[in-house]
Amino acid sequence: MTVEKNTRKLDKGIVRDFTSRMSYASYLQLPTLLSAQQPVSKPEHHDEMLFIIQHQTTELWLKLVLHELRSAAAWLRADDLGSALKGIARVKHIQKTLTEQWSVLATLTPTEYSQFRGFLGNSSGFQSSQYRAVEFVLGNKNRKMLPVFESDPAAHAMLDGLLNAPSIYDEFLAYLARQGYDVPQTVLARDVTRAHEFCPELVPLFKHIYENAADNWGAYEACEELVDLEDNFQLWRFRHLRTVQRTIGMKSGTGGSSGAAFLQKALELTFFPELFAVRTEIGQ
Ligand code: HEM
Ligand SMILES: N[C@@H](CC(=O)c1ccccc1NC=O)C(=O)O
Repeated sequence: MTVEKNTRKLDKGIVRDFTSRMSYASYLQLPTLLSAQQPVSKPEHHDEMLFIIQHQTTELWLKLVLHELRSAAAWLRADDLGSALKGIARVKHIQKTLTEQWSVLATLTPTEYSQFRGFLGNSSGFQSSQYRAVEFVLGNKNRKMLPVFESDPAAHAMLDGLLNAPSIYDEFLAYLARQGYDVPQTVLARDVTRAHEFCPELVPLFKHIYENAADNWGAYEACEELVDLEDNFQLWRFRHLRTVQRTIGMKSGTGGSSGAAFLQKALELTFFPELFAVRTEIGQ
């Protein structure tokens, strides 16, 4: 049965007067959010709105990714693996959304982009503090990234804090050690301000966990969740690279890098090298 006149009747109880009540727009601060899309091209280029919104939605989701990953690290520190895994599961869904979202930007043609690219000056995603923060929380620390943020003290302080804090992987390995697993002391006492580097002594431990998953269910599940996180992160980087290639080809970047060649290098980075190395050893 269809609604009369194809028009839905509004329930009597529907609240209409928001002069002294919190409304949708006020709760979500929509006037602030929706006034933050300010194209800089003159005359305004139609497609700059897409470019801005694609970046802003990414930054919003990155804010939540960071919120969840930081709390997952804290749950691990508190020996609550279940709560940590719950947060990571949410992050994985956000990553999938972010990777899918590249298809929207792929509708921006090279010609259209070239018509407003010059207005972007030296601004670049390279200066995304939240993206860098996610890399740091996952363990890909790099102190050399910090000077870019010196003109933004809050961002600089946030990144400096994360640089000096254990990553989610550091917290996981410390958790495993507290659970009685044989985690090398060198790993537990490592300089957390540096990128995690491959530690061969961890591989036999992960081999044991993977080959005896039923007896090590929590640790095994956590390992696989971390593998998913890294996989998803690399898929996002790959889609970014492909979008860059189809939009600006081999041009150098507005941020001053070589462009696609620079982004390609990031695909060789790894957050959890031992969790991938263990694959080679399984069954051997
Ligand atoms: C047409 C679209 C895009 C182009 C042509 C493009 C191009 C580039 C280039 C050339 C770089 C290297 C740094 C530089 O020299 O500028 C870069 C870095 C970066 N871009 Fe984009 N980008 C695009 C869209 C996006 C979007 C939508 C995001 C989402 C926030 C983003 C985030 C980043 C990040 C985080 C980096 C740093 C990556 C790293 O350090 O490995 N980009 N981009
Ligand atoms: N780096 C890009 C410009 C760019 O994409 C961009 C510019 C301002 C803010 C965010 C950006 N996104 C990713 O780098 C380019 O070289 O065309």
